[in-house]
Order: sequence, then structure tokens, then C-alpha cells
Amino acid sequence: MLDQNEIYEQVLHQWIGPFVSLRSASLIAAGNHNQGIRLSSSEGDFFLKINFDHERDILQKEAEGLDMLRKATFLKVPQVFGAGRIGDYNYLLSEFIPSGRYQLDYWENLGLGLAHLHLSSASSFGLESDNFIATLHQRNREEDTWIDFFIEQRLEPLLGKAYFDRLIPLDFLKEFQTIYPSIEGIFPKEKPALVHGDLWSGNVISTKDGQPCLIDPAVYYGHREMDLAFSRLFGGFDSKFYEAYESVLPLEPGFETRMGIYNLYPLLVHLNLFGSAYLPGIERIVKRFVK
Ligand SMILES: Nc1ncnc2c1ncn2[C@@H]1O[C@H](COP(=O)(O)OP(=O)(O)OP(=O)(O)O)[C@@H](O)[C@H]1O
Repeated sequence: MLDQNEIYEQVLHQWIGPFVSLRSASLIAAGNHNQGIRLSSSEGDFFLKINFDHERDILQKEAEGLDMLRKATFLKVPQVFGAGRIGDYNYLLSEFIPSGRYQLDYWENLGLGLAHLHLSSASSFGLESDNFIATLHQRNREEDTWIDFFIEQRLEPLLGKAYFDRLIPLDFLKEFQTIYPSIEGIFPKEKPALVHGDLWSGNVISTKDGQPCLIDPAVYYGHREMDLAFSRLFGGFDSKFYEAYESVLPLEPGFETRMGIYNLYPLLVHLNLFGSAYLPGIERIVKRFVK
């Protein structure tokens, strides 16, 4: 049986070349579901993300998402070398991003770069295939309207899962669904925009040059305000980020009211992943929209 370093070296041989030799491997991130490992080699450093999911190609989908982001924005996104399975591991091998101190234009560039990303459009909301947000299956069946996509592909699957897993009672599931008609008219009509899909502060890291780098996406063509709402959920980004974004793509009036509705999705993600501590936040938003 191969030891861990031999497995890492095999991954390097497959994607970097037969000549590369591993010098060291160090665990730099032990997340909720994955491990992040810095591989130092004769060809430089690489970032290896692994998990032990036996059935699902979560990191293959993440690799595809990173590639889509890289093609659509001038922001830094790690280059992907490969993804797949070896032994029990599901892995993603990418460029290692050494970190540095934020430069003064960090937030401004992040705002401009996100706006650049959102200028990538498609003819419908969704994506050719499903992917994942953290370890949750994310449905992307294409829909012509944002409201249909948001309800059918985002809210309903996770609401149903939460009920099935006994995280919410039937009464609340029904109350939640009563708000659908009243939210129909609140979204500004916009073209589908390529979104990062999981845009919170932990998924933007600083490069050696102190510039923002996007990681860990859950991409699809959605309403661009999803990314902005999500970015405000856990503390928010610097105000320079929002100013720069709006200098390119201003928001329609009423975003503050709509924000809670968009954030029902990441809150449902958290409810399903981490449990009922996230339910009161969802209940508060739903109550505001119950007629
Ligand atoms: N390409 C990279 N180069 C260097 N470090 C990286 C790279 N990608 C991620 N990291 C580091 O690893 C950490 C975890 O990465 P990532 O968010 O992709 O993992 P995760 O398991 O999905 O995390 P979580 O469960 O917290 O969402 C990041 O916060 C960052 O510090």
C-alpha cells in the first residue's frame, strides 16, 4: 500500500510530469470537509485539496468552477493542474498562492474584478451541469427566469432537505412557501450573470502582491446580486469594494430589502450543513415577507 507522500508524488507525476520529486507536504488547512496541503517539490509549490468522499466528484466540479472564473475575470484565480481520484482521495491540484499583506487597492480591485466577472452572461439561469456548494449538491437546471431558478433550484431543494432531515417542522416549511408569490416582483430584471456562488470573506485570499484571489467557488449563471448579498452575510467586505463594484455595475434601488431574500439560500446551506443554530435567522427573514 502507498503511503501518503507516495500518493502525493503520484498526483504530481500525473499532472506536472514524471521528473518532479516531492520535497515535503504540509497540512495548511483542515476545513470542515476537506484538507488543504502545500506540496513543495523540485518544480515549486502546489496546493492539493483532498477529501474522502467516495461517491461524488466534488473537487472535479470545483476545478471546473475555478476554470470558468479564470476565463471570465481579470482577478487572480488559482490555475488548476488536475483533479480526480487516487486511492480513497478525491483531489484537486492547483497553483499554490503564497499570501502577502493587502495592498491599498485590494478592495477596489476586488469590486472591479467581481463586476468584470458579472459581465459574463448566458441565455438562461443555471449551468450545463449540477455542482456543489461546500458538500451540498447544488442543482443548476436551466430556467428562463430568475424567480423560477431561485425557487426551484435554490430554495426548494434545501428546504425539502431540511424538512427531511428534521431540521424544520412542516408548519415552517409551509409558511416559508407562502412567501413565494410576494417575492416574485422584488428582483430587478437582469441578464443571467456568472457568479462566484459562495462569496464570503473566507473565499477570497490575498496573493503575495497583496491582491485578491478567488477560491472555492460554486459557480452558475444567476442574479449578480446573489454574490453581493452573500458577501454581506457574515460581516461584509470593506466599503471600497461596494463602491468600486457599483462604479461599473450600479445596483437597482431596494437592494437592502432584497438582500435577506437572496441570503435565504446561504442560510439554508448553513442550516443543512451545520444545524439549527441557523434557523432563527431564516425565520426572521421569512416573517418579514409573510402576508
Ligand atoms: N491555491 C491555494 N494556495 C494557497 N492556499 C490556498 C489555496 N486555496 C486555498 N488555500 C488555503 O486553504 C484554505 C481552505 O481552502 P478552501 O476554502 O478551498 O477549503 P474548504 O475546505 O472548502 O474550506 P471551508 O470548509 O472552510 O469552506 C483557504 O482559506 C486558504 O488559506
